[in-house]
Amino acid sequence: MLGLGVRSVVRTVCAKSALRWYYLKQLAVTTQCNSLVQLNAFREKYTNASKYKGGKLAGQRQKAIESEKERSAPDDDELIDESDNRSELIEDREYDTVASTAMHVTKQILNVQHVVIIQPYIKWGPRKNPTKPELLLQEAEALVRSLPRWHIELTMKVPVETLDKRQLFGTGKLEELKSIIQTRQESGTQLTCVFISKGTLTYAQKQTLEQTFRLPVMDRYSVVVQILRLHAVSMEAKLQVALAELPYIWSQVKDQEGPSKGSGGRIFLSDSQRQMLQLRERKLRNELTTIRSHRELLRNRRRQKNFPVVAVVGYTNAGKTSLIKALTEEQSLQPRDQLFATLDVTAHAGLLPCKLEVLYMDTVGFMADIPTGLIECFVATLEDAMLADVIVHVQDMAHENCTEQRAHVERTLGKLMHNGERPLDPERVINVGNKIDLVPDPSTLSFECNDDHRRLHLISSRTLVGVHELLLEVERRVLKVTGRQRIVMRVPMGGQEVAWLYKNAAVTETAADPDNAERLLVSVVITEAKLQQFRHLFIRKRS
Ligand SMILES: Nc1nc2c(ncn2[C@@H]2O[C@H](COP(=O)(O)OP(=O)(O)OP(=O)(O)O)[C@@H](O)[C@H]2O)c(=O)[nH]1
Ligand SMILES: [Mg+2]
Repeated sequence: MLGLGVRSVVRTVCAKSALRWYYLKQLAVTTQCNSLVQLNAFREKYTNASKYKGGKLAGQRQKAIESEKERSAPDDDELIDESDNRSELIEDREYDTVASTAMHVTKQILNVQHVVIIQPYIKWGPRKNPTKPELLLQEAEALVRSLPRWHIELTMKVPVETLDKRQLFGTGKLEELKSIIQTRQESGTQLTCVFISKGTLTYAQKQTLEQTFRLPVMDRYSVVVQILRLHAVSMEAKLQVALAELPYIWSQVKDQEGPSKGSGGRIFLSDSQRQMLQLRERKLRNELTTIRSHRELLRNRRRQKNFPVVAVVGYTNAGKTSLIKALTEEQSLQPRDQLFATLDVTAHAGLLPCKLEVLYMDTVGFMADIPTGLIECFVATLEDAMLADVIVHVQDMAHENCTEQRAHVERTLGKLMHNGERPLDPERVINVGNKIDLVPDPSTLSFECNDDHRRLHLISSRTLVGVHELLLEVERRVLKVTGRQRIVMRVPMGGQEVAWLYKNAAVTETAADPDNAERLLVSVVITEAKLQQFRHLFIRKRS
């Protein structure tokens, strides 16, 4: 009868004869190659940036990847086709004219801009922002720095009673700001636009400010749209950005036509332009629905294949992409010191210490004070993340506003989960404190916390401090949440059982059984369901 040995740790087997030693060595090499080949084939398939190169086994890997590709040819329909219709939607001149009037967003994102940043903040009262004005200004500066040829020439923090006043600032303050800007210009500083760091400005506010400063005025919405346009790589991201622009344009039109009509502004939308916008919105939604059904297909296929999924989420620039790079050693990943550098949810293959393959999902960063209309379109891309088995929440410990950032992400995640099909179980979340290499005394960070789920895992994705320990924690959670276990099975050498295990579980090690030359010890990570299936197929059959 077939023996089923269940042990929690992988046993080391000492070979007695030289022949057996050779045999074991061969097995070890095969297992290692299998893991590499599996990982690379897996990477190739689910990793968008999959230009994995080099290494001693590069030739072998390539061959394995090619044969894997041939084997899995039917999966090619996973590719989202970039049809002409979609390109036409992105390259639409008539739309560009309307967008540049409403948002001062142009196709020439890469043009040089000399920017004045004004950060309004409510000084007291219930609507006071809990974040300090200095930090709000820093975030506004980081947004501008995310655009390559935009230069910050002047920054100002301005206290206001409310953000809803028709001209935003009091008359005296407005004159003061105008005079500061004029003085700068007279002293030879070139200024090309003013960025008011407020979610959205009403049409009336924008008109008044533009007339006063005699410069184009932008708000957070329009600056973020510029960044999103620049960083959108995939067709899905481009269509999402295009859709995200429309609510803003409509809100400007509504403001202008409402009871508090903009001061002397011309009507900037003709009837045909309105129809064009409505049609555009319909087309964008249709295209995105098609793309999302592809995404759904892909997700189901992943589920069928039973890969555990780990979503990496967090505030923008916290180091999500860097952490995935550290965990997977995938060299093609390019972290950038820019806000919203990642706009697509991408999957990256990695191996846990027990050699179980997992998919890490890189996601779009969160940011406070971004109008809901703008993030709404991106929320759909977070769906994948929300359905992950484990969620890693990365926090930038070197950022002064770390606590607020964490609270913002937790609030948003909570809302997303509430709407979603899978509630946020604390067991699924791992809190990671990143960038500790930038913190002078990291020991002050590890807050006392008895609750294991709230524990902060301190790491540096740059120096790799703490990354291995984090990997072990990811493994622990993945095994627990997905109901997998690590066991060693004793199976007949060369039998069907071995092939079955390779297909249906993650084989992490194989070794000859020192007590029985006809048996093989196979270490696997396996789900309860598959274990039952194994028992049913092989054990019952024989007994
Ligand atoms: N010193 C230090 N810098 C880090 C660390 N992790 C990330 N960075 C830097 O922080 C910046 C942002 O890193 P990313 O990994 O792109 O951050 P992200 O969260 O993916 O950002 P978005 O995709 O824009 O939301 C880059 O310049 C990284 O090199 C770290 O542990 N230490
Ligand atoms: Mg990123």
